[in-house]
Amino acid sequence: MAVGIRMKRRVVDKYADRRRNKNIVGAKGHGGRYNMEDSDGEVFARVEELAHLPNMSVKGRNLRSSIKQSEKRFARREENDSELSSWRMRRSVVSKDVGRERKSFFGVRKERGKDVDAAKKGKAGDARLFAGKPLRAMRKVADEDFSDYEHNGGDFYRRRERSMKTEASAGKIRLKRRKFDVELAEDSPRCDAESVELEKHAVTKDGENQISEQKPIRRPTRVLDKTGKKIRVQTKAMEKGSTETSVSKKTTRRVIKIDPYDISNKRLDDGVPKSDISVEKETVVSMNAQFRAIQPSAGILSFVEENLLGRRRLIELQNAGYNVKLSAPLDNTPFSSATDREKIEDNVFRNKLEFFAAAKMSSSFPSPTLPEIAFAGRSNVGKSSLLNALTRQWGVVRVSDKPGLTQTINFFKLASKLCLVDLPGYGFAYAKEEVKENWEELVKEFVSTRVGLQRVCLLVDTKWGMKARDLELIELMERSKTPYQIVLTKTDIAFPIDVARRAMQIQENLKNNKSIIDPVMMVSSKSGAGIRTLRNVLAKIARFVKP
Ligand SMILES: Nc1nc2c(ncn2[C@@H]2O[C@H](COP(=O)(O)OP(=O)(O)OP(=O)(O)O)[C@@H](O)[C@H]2O)c(=O)[nH]1
Ligand SMILES: [Mg+2]
Repeated sequence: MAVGIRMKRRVVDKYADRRRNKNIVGAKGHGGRYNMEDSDGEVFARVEELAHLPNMSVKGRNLRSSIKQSEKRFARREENDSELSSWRMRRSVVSKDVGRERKSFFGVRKERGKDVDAAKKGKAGDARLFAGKPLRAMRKVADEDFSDYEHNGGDFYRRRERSMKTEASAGKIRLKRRKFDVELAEDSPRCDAESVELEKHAVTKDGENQISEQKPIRRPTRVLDKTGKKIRVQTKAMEKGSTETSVSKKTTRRVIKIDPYDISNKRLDDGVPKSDISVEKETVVSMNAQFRAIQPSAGILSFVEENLLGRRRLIELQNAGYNVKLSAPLDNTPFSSATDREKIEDNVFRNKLEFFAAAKMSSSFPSPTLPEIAFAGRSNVGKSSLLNALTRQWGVVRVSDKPGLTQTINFFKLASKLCLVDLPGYGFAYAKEEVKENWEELVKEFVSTRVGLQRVCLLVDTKWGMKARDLELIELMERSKTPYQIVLTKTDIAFPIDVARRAMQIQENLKNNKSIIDPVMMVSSKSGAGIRTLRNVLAKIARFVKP
């Protein structure tokens, strides 16, 4: 049935002219080749489209019956001329709207069953059945005044959208029209009272739109003043035709200042007293200014320069003889051969790094047979990365840019000479609060009670400096007399001068501490800067291992 309907529609569309004058008398064939005959026995349609239809089991009988029905309906319509002309008009409208309806053909067909009865009753229904397609469009069309389609090219949807516009926009259109009328009136000598009235109305109704209309036309020109100097003059052509000349003033640009320290995300005038803002601003700025005011010692500055610490240009590293294609290039000897590059100085860090224990609680700590160096610090500060960089065994210790990757105390040994302990970080981390609290307690317990612990490397991010949690741990280590050394990490993302300032700042702040070991180390696991120095400092601990 569905195929019959579809075929009929196509035939009707293609051969509408012939069909009006002749009667369809029969249809022959089946499947992809299906011929229909008119009253003169002429074959007028060869419907090859059927070959593309999904349902190939449709019998010719079904097709024939549906075609006959169509033919009957058409004959009946032709009897009445006025009805036919109305149908033609509707059909032309539909054929222009089909673009949208065709896409939803199968959806439309669903409605067909419901519409058949209703269709029989009226003209619109006939057309609907005959056209056999855009039912929805046809239904709309049947309710509309067709004359409009003749004018606007039958764009049904456009017309409908326009009618759905809000009152406000409609008002604007009206006003625009008025404005247009007024302009016309101004241009023409026949400026009658009505147009003046309209103009007034337009101004009062939509001030904003109309103000732009009244704006004077500025024509800047340059003229000579009395002394013969060129000055800029503007001639304003006002609405009433009067001209006014004035010396142009310097235009002042309005600058809106945004306070970079205001994180309240509030407007200044919403109740916050101005005095409070200024106090807050002052304290923040002064902290920053304090840092900028730090004068690093000559020793620190020369160390930074010698080790190429801080953010450096690639060309600078290349000129210094480093191969920037290698990982941690500054940890290599400049202008060295390939074999030299692989070597670490002859110390404990040349040995293979081996993981041997992980502990979530103090009872599972391994027995302290080796001297231990622990790496502590905030989450994501680069503890695990530093272990890899020191041994140049990338990938042995897992690292991540997500804070909180290391959640257990991990023990690594270097050929039974030294034990490196990777501690979980404290501060912000992607982990549950209680889990975090657990591991922070564990870290505190480890650094304050562990017997074999020779040194704690307290890692501090160069960019952010020391935070309250770091100071807390320092206090704990001071109380438990655990030797610790500050290591500035990620120096490659700060300016060299800021690296030096940070080192100086920390050194100054902690100069009265007893358990701290000088100097403040500066490293970058990424560029390899300062790694060799740290390696040499830490390797001394392994020397004192008892055989
Ligand atoms: N630019 C730069 N990035 C670094 C450096 N060291 C580590 N990172 C990056 O910092 C991120 C964190 O490194 P991790 O070594 O996992 O830090 P962590 O302190 O072990 O972190 P937790 O295990 O979560 O406590 C990683 O994305 C590293 O690539 C460095 O020297 N320079
Ligand atoms: Mg880690």
